[in-house]
Amino acid sequence: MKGIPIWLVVESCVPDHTVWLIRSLSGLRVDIQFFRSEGEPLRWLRERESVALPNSSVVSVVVKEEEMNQLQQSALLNAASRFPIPAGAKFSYGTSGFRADASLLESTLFRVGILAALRSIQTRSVIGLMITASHNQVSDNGVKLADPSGGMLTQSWEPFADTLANASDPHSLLQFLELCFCLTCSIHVEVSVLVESEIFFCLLKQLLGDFIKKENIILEGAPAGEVLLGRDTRPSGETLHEAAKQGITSIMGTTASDMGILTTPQLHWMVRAKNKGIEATELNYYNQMLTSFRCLLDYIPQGDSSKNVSDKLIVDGADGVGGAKLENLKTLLGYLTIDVRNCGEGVLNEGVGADYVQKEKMVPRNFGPADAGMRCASLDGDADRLVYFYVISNSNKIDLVDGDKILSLFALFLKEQLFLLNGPEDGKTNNSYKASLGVVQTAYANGASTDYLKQMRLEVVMTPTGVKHLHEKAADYDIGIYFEANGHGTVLFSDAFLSWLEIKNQELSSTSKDSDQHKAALRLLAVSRLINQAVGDALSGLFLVEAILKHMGWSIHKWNELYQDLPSRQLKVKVVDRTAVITANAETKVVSPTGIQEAIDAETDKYPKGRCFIRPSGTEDVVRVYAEASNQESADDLAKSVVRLVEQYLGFDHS
Ligand SMILES: CC(=O)N[C@H]1[C@@H](OP(=O)(O)O)O[C@H](CO)[C@@H](O)[C@@H]1O
Ligand SMILES: [Mg+2]
Repeated sequence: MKGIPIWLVVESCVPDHTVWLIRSLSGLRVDIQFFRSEGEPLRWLRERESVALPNSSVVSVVVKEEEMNQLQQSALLNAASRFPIPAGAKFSYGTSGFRADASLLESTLFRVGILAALRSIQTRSVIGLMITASHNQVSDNGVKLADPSGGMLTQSWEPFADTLANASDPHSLLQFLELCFCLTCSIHVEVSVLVESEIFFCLLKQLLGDFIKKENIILEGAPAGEVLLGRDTRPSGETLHEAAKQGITSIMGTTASDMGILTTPQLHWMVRAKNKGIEATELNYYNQMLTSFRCLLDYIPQGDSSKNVSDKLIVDGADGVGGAKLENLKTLLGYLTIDVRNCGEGVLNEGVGADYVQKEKMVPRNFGPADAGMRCASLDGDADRLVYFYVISNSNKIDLVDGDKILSLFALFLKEQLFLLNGPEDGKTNNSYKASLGVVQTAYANGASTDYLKQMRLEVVMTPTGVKHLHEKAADYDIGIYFEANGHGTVLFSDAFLSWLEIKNQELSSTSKDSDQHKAALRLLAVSRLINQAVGDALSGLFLVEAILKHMGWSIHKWNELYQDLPSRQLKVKVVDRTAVITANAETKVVSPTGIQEAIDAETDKYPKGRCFIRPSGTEDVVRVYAEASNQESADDLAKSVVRLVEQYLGFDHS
């Protein structure tokens, strides 16, 4: 497909790969024609009679650069030459960092190490680098960065990650670094759109402007950077860790601190803690989690109902890092007895783990009919996803209690605590704080869950897939709860609300100790410490679920009955170019290719309670199809017919 024409006029000193960079940065389907000029670009264009100004935009890029410090330059070149990029490889920082077959990733890890070091120097904070491919097969691996807040790398740096990972050789890598980062404080880039034929180009101008905004990374005299490195249990982790370390230390003055084998959320937690000046060891993480878990148990309402909750939980550790960590904790949990299975003795993610359980709705390996009815949970390979389930009697099938139900459970509990804290006159009494409570979902949330949450009078917002989007939205609330249906999510508390809550708690402990109001304040504070504020975390999520079920006196069956999921089907299609699918409205509508959305709508209208959408995956080379309808057969039929539409409009990739 041809894109929108842009004429790019660059001064002769601008490196060639800038054009490619701009193309990838804009994320727009632009068709760039590239001219080199000496001097003023617009005049240069006009002076060439053969070149009539087109019905398109002319963009001028002028780059003035000074050489990078010689010592730094040769350190980078030397190190980079040890990590050549595999021939023909193309990397993209997707929904969740880079992922690929582990054998292809050494150069990527080296380069992401450089990026992490620069980010650390620029933000004057500790950055995290996690080596994992989450729920992917064991032969894959990947890498993602944690920003100073402990959250995902800021989206404005993702294009730098892409360009760095794809630079063809050490010299273009160096050129790119000199272009994008002011490593010796002297790069200056000017971008202007000379002919603005349409509003569209204002957007482009803004995008380019964002790109050239100087990152001001001054190496000389700068405070040292620090990158915390973590990895999951994949066998390729060690070699990739070494490559990342080499990348980090090739930026002078930056240290790589090895935190060892961790869950992804543990590393994010450590980054956040360290940047807040809090001790950030693995032991600190466990202490904080267990202390707040016990605090929640201490404030469970008196009565018989909590006795209805079985003290036994069976956990599928996906043969990954989470099971092993939980195994170490399980003797410290008081009433709760955890039987951890799939702790690493089998193949990672093969027939096990949260992704398998959620997508296949089958028992994971080492579970079976003997477990029927028991409360079970499943973690994914790097323990940032959590789903619950129970085995259906006499079968290998399960009833799934997914991220949407975890979200609903958390939302009900937190709403109840806010109510107790403020009373029915929420926000109107003196000295109360009108805390905003919001829930964030994606289009993959089961329609029944969204209806239920709205019935509960909760504010529900939708974002595109990927926790970076959900997290950002949840941070708009005093208490923001986000979950993807696949079990990735957490609860965020605003600093303003927490400060108020601390004071309120002190006040209540002297005026009305152990009142309902006081207990509600204590529970909210405990939840804010238990649940990972940096990123979705299966371990802390599991402890919060367990504490809330005990508080409510609910079995897993009772919890599952909050609402009944609409039958759904998820399929994937390999197409020629998945990037040709452009979506809008939190990925619920396709705007390109034209016509396909109308065709999907016409198909969906044939089914009662039908809902269907497609989107390009950010972690796999496929287009995903999601369909929902009033019964399973209809959901399956709708999904299959939309798969055919995708093939028709986008071309099936037979490779
Ligand atoms: C439908 C689905 O489960 N998509 C997952 C998957 O992203 P895709 O962009 O759909 O490949 O992996 C992401 C990272 O783990 C996760 O955030 C997201 O929810
Ligand atoms: Mg994961």
